[in-house]
Amino acid sequence: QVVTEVLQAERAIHDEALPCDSAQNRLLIKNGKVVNEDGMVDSDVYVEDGIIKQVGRNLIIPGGTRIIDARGKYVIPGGIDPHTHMQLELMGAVSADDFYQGTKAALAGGTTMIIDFVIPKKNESLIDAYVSWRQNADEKVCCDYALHVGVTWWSDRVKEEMEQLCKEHGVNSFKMFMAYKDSFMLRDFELYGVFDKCKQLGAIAQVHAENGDIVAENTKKLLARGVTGPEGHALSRPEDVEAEAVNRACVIANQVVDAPLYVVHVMSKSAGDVIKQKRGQGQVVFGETIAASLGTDGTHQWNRCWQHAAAHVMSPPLRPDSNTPNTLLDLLVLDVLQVTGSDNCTFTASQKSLGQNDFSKIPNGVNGAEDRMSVIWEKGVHSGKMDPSRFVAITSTNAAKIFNIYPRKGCISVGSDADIVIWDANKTRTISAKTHHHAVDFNIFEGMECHGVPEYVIVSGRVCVDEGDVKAVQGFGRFIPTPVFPPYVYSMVQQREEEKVANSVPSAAVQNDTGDKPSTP
Ligand SMILES: C[C@@H](CNC(N)=O)C(=O)O
Ligand SMILES: [Zn+2]
Ligand SMILES: [Zn+2]
Ligand SMILES: [Zn+2]
Repeated sequence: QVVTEVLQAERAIHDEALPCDSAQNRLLIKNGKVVNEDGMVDSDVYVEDGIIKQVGRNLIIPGGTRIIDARGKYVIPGGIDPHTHMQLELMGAVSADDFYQGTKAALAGGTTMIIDFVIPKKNESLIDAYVSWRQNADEKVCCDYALHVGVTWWSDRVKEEMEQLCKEHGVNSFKMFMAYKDSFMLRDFELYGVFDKCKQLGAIAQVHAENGDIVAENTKKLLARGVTGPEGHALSRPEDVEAEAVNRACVIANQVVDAPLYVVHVMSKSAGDVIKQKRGQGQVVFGETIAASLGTDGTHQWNRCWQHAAAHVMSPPLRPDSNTPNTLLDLLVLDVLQVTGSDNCTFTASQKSLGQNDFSKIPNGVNGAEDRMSVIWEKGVHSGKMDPSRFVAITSTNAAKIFNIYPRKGCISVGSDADIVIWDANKTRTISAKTHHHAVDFNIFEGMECHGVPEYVIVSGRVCVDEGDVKAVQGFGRFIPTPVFPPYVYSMVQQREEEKVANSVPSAAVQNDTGDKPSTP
C-alpha cells in the first residue's frame, strides 16, 4: 500500500513536470532518410504532443510547426540502452554517473531511453529496492527509462515480490548473477527456481554469466602469488570461465523447459560461440554485448599506468584477444547477438584506487552510455559490416521488442513515441574525457575518431540535442512500464507448449485391445 502511494505520488509530481508549450509541441522533420530495422525510405516525419502523427511526403501540417531540415541525414529511432548502472553502490563506491548526468550523457550520444538495474542487497526486499531506485531516478532522468530488477537472493518472499513487481510495477525482467560470490551470486538450484518463476510470470531471465567459484579461487591464488595489479582481474576470469557459465545457464533454462534466457554483456568469442550453438539447437536465448567490447579490448589492463589499467576493469573482463571486437561485431551481424548496451557503471580514478593494492577491490565498471552508438556506427556501419537498418535493430528495436515496449519505442512509425535522432553519418567526432558528458575523468574510448554523430536528439517530441547542443532537462524523462509476455520472446515458447499438449495423447487412449499398458518411450 505504502509503495503504491509513493509511486502514485511520484507519478503525479512527474506528470506536472512535463512542460509542453506549443512551440515544443509540433515538429516537422523534412528531407531525411527514415531508417527502421526493416528498411530505409526518404520520408518526412510530423510530430505533435510527443507522438509521431504522420510519416510520408507532402504532409499537411498546422502553422507554428518547427521545421528541421534533415537533408543528407538519417532519421533513426532513438537509441535504447538496456544495460546501465547509474549511481549504483558497488564494492564500496557509488558509480559516478547519477541518473541526471548519466542520462544527459546518453542523450548526447543519441540514446533516448535507458533500462537500469535495481540491485537489492542480499535479504533486502526487492520492492523496497525498486522504490528507492524509482525515487532516485524519477526526479533526475533526462530521457525515458525502465527498470530490470536483480534477484540477489532466493526465498518464497522473493518469488512473491517478483510477481508483485510484474503485476503492479511495470517490471518484466530479472537479472541473476552467477559471479560476485558472497554478494549477488546465486547457486544453480536457485537459478533453476528463478528461471521457472520468470517463465510462469512471462518475464525475461537475464544472467551475468561467469563462474563465481572459479573466479574466487583464481583470485586467491593470484593474490597469494603477489599479483595485485589490474591484470590480475583479467587473469582471474578468462574467457572459458564466462563461456562455462553461459552454457550452464542455457542448460538450466532448458531443463526448466524452455525458459527464455537473455545473456547480458557477452564479452568473448567463447561465450558468443555457446550462444550460437544453443540458438542453433532452437533454444530461446538472446545475447547482448556492450560498447566497450566493440570499441576497445583487454590489452589496456596490462598498461604500465595503474589508473589507465584500472579504468578498464569490469566484469566479465575486456578480453586481451584483440580480435574480440571484430568477432562480436560479426555475431551481431549474424543475429547470434541481438542487442547492444553500454553497461555504463563509471567510477572516478580515486574510487578505482580502492583496489590500489588488491585488484579484487577495484570497483568494476566502465563508461559507454554516451559513445555506444557512435562506436557501433564507426565499427559496424562505416566499416561496411552492417547496414543502417541492422544498426537500428541492435541499438534500439530489438531491445524494444524483447522488453515489450515495441512499437511504442524502437521505430519511426505513426503512433510511436517521438523518440527520434537525426544522425549525420558523414560527420566525425573524436571521443575524449575532455568533452564527454560523463561525471568521470576517464573515457575508455579516449582518442577514438568515429563517423556517425547525432545532430538532433528528440525525446517525446522535445528537442534535447539541438544542432549538437545538449539541452537536457532534469526530470523530463518518464518511467516506462515493461509488460510481461513479450511476443518477441514468448510466442515461440507458447507455441511449443501448445504443441506439446496437443501431441501428448492421454495414455489411456493408446491402451490396445489386450488392455496392457503402453510401453513408456
Ligand atoms: C555490476 C555491474 C557493472 N559492472 C561490471 N559489469 O563490471 C555488472 O556486473 O553488470
Ligand atoms: Zn553484470
Ligand atoms: Zn595513464
Ligand atoms: Zn551491468
